[in-house]
Amino acid sequence: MTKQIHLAAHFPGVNNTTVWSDPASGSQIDFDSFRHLAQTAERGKFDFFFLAEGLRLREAKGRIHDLDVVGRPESLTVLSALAAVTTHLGLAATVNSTFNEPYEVARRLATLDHLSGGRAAWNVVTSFDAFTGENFRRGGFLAEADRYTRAKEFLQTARELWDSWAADAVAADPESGRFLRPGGVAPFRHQGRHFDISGLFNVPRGPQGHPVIIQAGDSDEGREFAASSADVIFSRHSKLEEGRAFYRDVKRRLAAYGRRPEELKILPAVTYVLGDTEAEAAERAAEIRRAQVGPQTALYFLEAVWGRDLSGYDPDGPLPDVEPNLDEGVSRGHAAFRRDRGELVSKWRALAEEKNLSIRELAIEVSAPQTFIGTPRSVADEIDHFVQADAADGFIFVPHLTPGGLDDLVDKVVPLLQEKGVFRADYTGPTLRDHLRLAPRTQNRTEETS
Ligand SMILES: Cc1cc2nc3c(=O)[nH]c(=O)nc-3n(C[C@H](O)[C@H](O)[C@H](O)COP(=O)(O)O)c2cc1C
Repeated sequence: MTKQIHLAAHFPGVNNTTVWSDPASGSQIDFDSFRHLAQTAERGKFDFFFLAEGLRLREAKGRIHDLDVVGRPESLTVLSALAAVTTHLGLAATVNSTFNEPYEVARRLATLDHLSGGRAAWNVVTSFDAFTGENFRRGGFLAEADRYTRAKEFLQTARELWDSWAADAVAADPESGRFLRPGGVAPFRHQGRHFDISGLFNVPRGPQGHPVIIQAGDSDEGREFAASSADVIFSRHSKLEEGRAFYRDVKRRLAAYGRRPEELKILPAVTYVLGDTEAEAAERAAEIRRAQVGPQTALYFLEAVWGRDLSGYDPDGPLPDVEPNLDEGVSRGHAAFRRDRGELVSKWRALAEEKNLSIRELAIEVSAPQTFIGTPRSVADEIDHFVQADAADGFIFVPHLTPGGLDDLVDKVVPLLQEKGVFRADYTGPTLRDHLRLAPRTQNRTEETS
């Protein structure tokens, strides 16, 4: 059966994918930038617009890492404003489960769901590091091994709060003089390892019941959490074979929770470059990579893995001859570099030797080359193939420019996907659950009792 593709738009982030130095690049914080990107995604009939979150500025060698965009506003506030200038587009906020409280997050997401007419989504992330924790009153209080037990209990508690209001709880009946239908709001009581709370929730049930839940972790616990509790996975697996292995692995886990494979959509983060010919696209892609990985960024990549100050090395020269310092991290707040650094150094050395690469050339080669490069036709074909081959259910597109970075995708590639009959010509329902073809979420199920 031909699968329908799901598409989402990621606002350019605080990493080197975003080319803020390009003359076409606009503000990362003005509302007009968010509005332009969201309205472009809606014009393309995308499922949702996605905002990432980082709760502490990245640092390198004790200073702010200021080569990439630094600073960003808070997601739920931005999405609430976008709800007023969009009508169908889903609005996905990344909100951490380690440094927040369920009552407050549940309130804010239910509010966004109301304001947007059922378009809210929550990307539940589980920040691991005490470095981020220092920004919060309780410091790095959570051991890494506990972050998913807290995330799971956090989400379960939020679901209990959302479920404490019946869909028809508000009667507003002048005859009886009662605002609420008797029994329409139940008290909640949650007693668990991480939360012990009771009372009455104060936001009526949102149009979707529960917002769409997104999960972005990749560890075994992360995948299990997604299989038990999420509607969407935001994955890093954007290469065909790797994507298929991830897809098989996660979809296979769903049965244990009484769920069907189509109840969890897998959407890798991807990037793209278009040209009128394949050669033009490839040339543009190489230019963008050089803008993304300047000499200082190349050194930073290596320093993060080597655990050493490498500022004495020439970015256009060979790889450092010193051994990595695996006890030290010089980069803080950057998730990508925290595991297997020794192995990575050996792999990079072998690659640089084989292809005779300088530090900068190596960094360009190993750090996230664009996923789809080609003409609108070849990119549309590749996107479709990726989904039909069960390497994904769709994609979260990460543009390199703010705010015009998705314009050509929407104008040139989306119509071809629509022509193929693999992407919607128009929205068929008002809510994000409708776009994702997910059933309304009304009941706590297996995840809560397991
Ligand atoms: C594609 C992707 C996007 C992510 N986006 C964010 C983010 O915006 N904010 C954040 O704090 N963590 C983000 N994460 C980190 C994860 O939520 C999680 O904390 C991290 O991957 C570690 O979990 P793991 O050990 O299960 O992989 C992202 C992870 C992935 C794979």
